[in-house]
Amino acid sequence: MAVRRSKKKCLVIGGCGFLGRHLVEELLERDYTVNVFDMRSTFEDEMVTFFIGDLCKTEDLLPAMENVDIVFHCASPAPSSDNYQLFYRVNYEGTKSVISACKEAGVQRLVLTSSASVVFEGVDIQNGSEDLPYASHPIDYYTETKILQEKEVLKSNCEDLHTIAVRPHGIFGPRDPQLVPTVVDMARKGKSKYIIGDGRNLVDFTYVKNVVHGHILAGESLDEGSVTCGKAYHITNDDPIYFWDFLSKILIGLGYAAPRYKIPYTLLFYIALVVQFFCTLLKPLVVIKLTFSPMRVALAGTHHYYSCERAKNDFAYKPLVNMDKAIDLTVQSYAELRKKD
Ligand SMILES: NC(=O)c1ccc[n+]([C@@H]2O[C@H](COP(=O)([O-])OP(=O)(O)OC[C@H]3O[C@@H](n4cnc5c(N)ncnc54)[C@H](O)[C@@H]3O)[C@@H](O)[C@H]2O)c1
Ligand SMILES: CC(C)=CCC[C@@H](C)[C@H]1CC[C@H]2C3=C(CC[C@]12C)[C@@]1(C)CC[C@H](O)[C@@H](C(=O)O)[C@@H]1CC3
Repeated sequence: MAVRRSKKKCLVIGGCGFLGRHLVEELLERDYTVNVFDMRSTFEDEMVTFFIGDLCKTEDLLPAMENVDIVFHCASPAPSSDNYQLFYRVNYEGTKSVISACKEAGVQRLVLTSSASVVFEGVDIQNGSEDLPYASHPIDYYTETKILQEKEVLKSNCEDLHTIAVRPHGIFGPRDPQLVPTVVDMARKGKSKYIIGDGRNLVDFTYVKNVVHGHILAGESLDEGSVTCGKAYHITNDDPIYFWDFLSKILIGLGYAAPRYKIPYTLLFYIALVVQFFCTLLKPLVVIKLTFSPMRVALAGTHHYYSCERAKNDFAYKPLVNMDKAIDLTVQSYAELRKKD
């Protein structure tokens, strides 16, 4: 693939995370100068300038934004947390700090990593476009604050600061701390025998390199007067897959058995709601981590896949790695999670 060469300077907020680090690696490949801002340090690279701090503090952010052309904001607390204050502070208030720091530092382009989940409220979405309304009853705190965050970024688009939101869904690939490790953990505990629903619900899982490619194209598109300014874009593999086929391919690839026994979706969803309610009541006394939260049950049992036509039309996005290759590369990268005989 022909890669556009550039000497632009970027800042990746959350650059020590799963997506952020892949983005950093690809930006370096494409000859960008890269700064990373994060609250933790997970790798070293002499080509990168690191800034450690809290994105909620404009004063922490400003040094990292000096002479920066594009800011990529892909930091967030882990979605599995149920700490509303943390989500609100980092995803909403922190994003407002990022916007004001961009304005103060004279940064002209801001790319937010949002999520396709901002329109998902637990009911089927098939080939959903970006025109779907935001979820009126977001399914968890993570989604609720991702909505607030995206709205803030899109409405801050102006002559001096061009903004865009990229909405991936179900990102997977090497070094993902969430999807593959959770699935393997469930398999090791004997909890991956079950299929929620009829097993034929289509979803988007998106390979991390495709998500990265979408981010870079989105950032490059933000010229003065571009149609992309102030808009949200789905970035997918453009190849929805049955949720349970995807999980089975990952599990079989790593030597575990595929899920087999079907449980009715509605039954499990309501059980998960009731269990969550009791866990909330018991929270002052004991903290229980749910395997089947209502969000996970909904994600595992409904159709939810999205159209990326807008990204294809407006900035010539197309996925670089197809689903079979992406699953293969992912499975190969998790040698340590392979089942031992
Ligand atoms: N993983 C997915 O499936 C997925 C799907 C859609 C959207 N997203 C979005 O993509 C982005 C990246 O997700 P990820 O999976 O790479 O998560 P991650 O947890 O691997 O990375 C997030 C990074 O943000 C940093 N961070 C958190 N709070 C911070 C703060 N206050 N100040 C500075 N840094 C802070 C963390 O230290 C971490 O390195 C997030 O915005 C997430 O909402 C993820
Ligand atoms: C019920 C069951 C068998 C669950 C195991 C798989 C889950 C660990 C996994 C499947 C879909 C994943 C997912 C996310 C987390 C991990 C899963 C629930 C996200 C909620 C992570 C945060 C992202 O922003 C969400 C997104 O919008 O893409 C993810 C949605 C898919």
